[in-house]
Amino acid sequence: MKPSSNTPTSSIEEALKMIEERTSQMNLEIRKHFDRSKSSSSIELNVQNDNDQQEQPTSNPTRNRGRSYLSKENQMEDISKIFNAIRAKRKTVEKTPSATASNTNHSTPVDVSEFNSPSTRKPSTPNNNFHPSSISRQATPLQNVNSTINGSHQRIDVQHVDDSLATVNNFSVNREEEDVSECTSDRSSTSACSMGSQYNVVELQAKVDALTTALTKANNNLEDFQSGLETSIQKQSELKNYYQSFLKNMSRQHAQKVEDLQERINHLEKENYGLKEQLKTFNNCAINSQAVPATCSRESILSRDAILKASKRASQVCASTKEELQSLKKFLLSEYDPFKEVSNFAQEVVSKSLTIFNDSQISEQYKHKLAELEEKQQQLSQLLLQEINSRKSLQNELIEERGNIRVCCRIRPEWSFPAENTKFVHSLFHRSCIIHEQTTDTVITINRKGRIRTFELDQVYGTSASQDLIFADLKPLIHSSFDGYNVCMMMYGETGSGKSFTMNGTSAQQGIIPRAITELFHLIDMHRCFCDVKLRLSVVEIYNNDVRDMLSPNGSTEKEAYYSSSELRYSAVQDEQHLRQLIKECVSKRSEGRTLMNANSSRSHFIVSIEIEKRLCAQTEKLQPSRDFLLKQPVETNEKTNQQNTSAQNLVTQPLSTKSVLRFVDLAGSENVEMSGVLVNSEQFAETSHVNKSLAAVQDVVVALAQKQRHIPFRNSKLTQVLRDSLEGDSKVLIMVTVSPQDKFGAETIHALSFAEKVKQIKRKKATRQTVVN
Ligand SMILES: Nc1ncnc2c1ncn2[C@@H]1O[C@H](COP(=O)(O)OP(=O)(O)OP(=O)(O)O)[C@@H](O)[C@H]1O
Repeated sequence: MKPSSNTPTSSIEEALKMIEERTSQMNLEIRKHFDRSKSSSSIELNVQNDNDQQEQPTSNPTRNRGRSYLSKENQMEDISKIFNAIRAKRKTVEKTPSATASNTNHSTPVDVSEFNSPSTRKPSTPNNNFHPSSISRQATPLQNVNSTINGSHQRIDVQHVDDSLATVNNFSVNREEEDVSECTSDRSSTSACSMGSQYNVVELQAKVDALTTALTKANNNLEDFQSGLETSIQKQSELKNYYQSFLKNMSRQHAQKVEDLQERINHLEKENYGLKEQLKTFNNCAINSQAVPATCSRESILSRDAILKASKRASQVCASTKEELQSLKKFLLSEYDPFKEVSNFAQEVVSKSLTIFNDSQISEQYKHKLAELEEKQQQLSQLLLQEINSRKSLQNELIEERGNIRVCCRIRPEWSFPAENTKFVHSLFHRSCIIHEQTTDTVITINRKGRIRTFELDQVYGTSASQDLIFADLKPLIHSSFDGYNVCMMMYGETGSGKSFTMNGTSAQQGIIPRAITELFHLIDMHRCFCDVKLRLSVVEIYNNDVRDMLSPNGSTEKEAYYSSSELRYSAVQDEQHLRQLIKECVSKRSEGRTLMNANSSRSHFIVSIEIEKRLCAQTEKLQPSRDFLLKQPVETNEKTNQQNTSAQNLVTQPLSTKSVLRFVDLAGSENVEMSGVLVNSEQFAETSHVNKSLAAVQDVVVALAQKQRHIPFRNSKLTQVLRDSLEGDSKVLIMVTVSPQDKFGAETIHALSFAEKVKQIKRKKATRQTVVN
């Protein structure tokens, strides 16, 4: 492929030609200029060749040709050398200011002899890299460049080249104009012309330098451009070869495929033709009911019939299947609701089955846990029994420590008499209280007419002591009684001091007996699994030294000379309510009278005895350790009493069958006849006398017991006869002395507290459990 005339390569060639032409013109102009300088200045140009021709007019073409002894390359090299020489001279002048100053009026001599002397011409300096010949040499292969490849890169490089050429052209044009103007205007003055020549040469050198730089850049760009083009051309040729071989192979393969397809088509056409013929024959036979021609094979006919039959069967099956499906669908739709119900039922059954299954698993787990719990329960029962026993042991120990007979005092609040007695009361009880000081809960101090007396008891309850507090302290005695000990709680005090209030209380403030019944049945409930408990009740009153059985329906009165507690008639108690009811009825039947001191003054001693019979269950018998085991236990020593308690003795804390009596004694109050307003020889007077006598008998017995006299006068009174077991026996006794705080009752108060002191002095034998054999 030839490059077109309009390609950048041709432009470059044209530009190079123009450069050559311009260069030759510049050469001529420079020559002219030097000739003029030589003729008008003292500077001698050493021109070797053809001085005459130089001096001749340039219009002679022969001469002009003779001056072309300089080749284009040499011309450019010479120009460069001249400029270099000029540059060197100029630098020398600039470095020597004195010389420059002295020569300011003289032109700098320039040696241009080398310019026109090929023999003395030196090789070009490295700084002058411009070689027009190299451009011509490099431009040669561009003739083979395909301008359509790498067009953009080519355009960029060519643009650089064009810019360089434009610079060269402008320089040449300007140079011509300047030279013409200079030559025409300054030719008249020689010295001026010499200075101007020197100036023009320097300026010319600068411009030639710029031209050289531009051409060097263009040269470099052309080199890059050439190498890129060569690579592109090489790759293009490689691609061309590859595609040619590829196309050849593809065309060969396609040709082969076409041949194969043609053969196949021919074969199929033949087959189709044969099949068409066979079909025609079948159709004709079917229409005319003719025999099958020989050309139709028997197998084909049979297969056709078979296919038809199979098809018919298949359609029949399809139809029947459709019908069945339809009927099934209808059936399903009709049976959907029942099916749904059945389904729900089935789901329920499944869920219940799962539940039962889980339950069965759970029940197994529960059985296992139940067995464990039963075992634990038995262990806990044993522990509970042990705890109960230990508690009882501690309680009994506590009571024993306190003494089997305890003496307490309760101070009632100040009096509040009925309204009709207000006048009398004010006239009688205007004096101050006798209770001087209650320093501790065991000491009571009495100031009686300036004489202070102190009584130390087991417990003193002040005026603010509640029923709850008192019963809390007495509760251990109830437990002891349930545990098999005989217990007796006795109220002793002057009339109206609060004996009945403390013992029975009111509906709002229950006393000891109703609270004891509650506690008793609570204990029965607690021990229900260990023992059977039976209660029996005996209520008697001693009125006018007569013992009256309060539970007797006809209110029979025992008037025997001697009466002991063992002879009391007990009535069976059904339950707690029954017991309460019986006691309530007995209390209501108690002999009472109205006195000035007490509107409901008790005129008799009232004794309530509850027999507690406790029988251990057979199961409990197994739980408790055997006596043999207990006897083998080590001997314990009581640190306080320094007495040895064997394990056998510890049996008292063990559950045993017992029969004990819990007794409540509400004595009639001692009273001052005058203060009570009892008339002499009246019924009340006799009652008061009997009461005071019986109380005196009790005091005598107590004193005898305290002093350990040989004779204890129990027989002096029915009361002491009944209380003999409690006072003398091995029961646990509590005596509560009730006193009034007023001075009016001072004598009775001191008397009651003195009685308490004497009771406290009684040394009683150790309380024992009232065991029975099962
Ligand atoms: N601690 C007390 N707190 C409140 N009221 C009391 C207290 N003690 C006694 N009373 C009241 O004093 C009055 C007389 O009490 P109570 O009948 O108990 O005396 P008593 O000692 O039984 O007399 P008597 O020997 O004549 O029967 C009653 O109305 C009672 O409610």
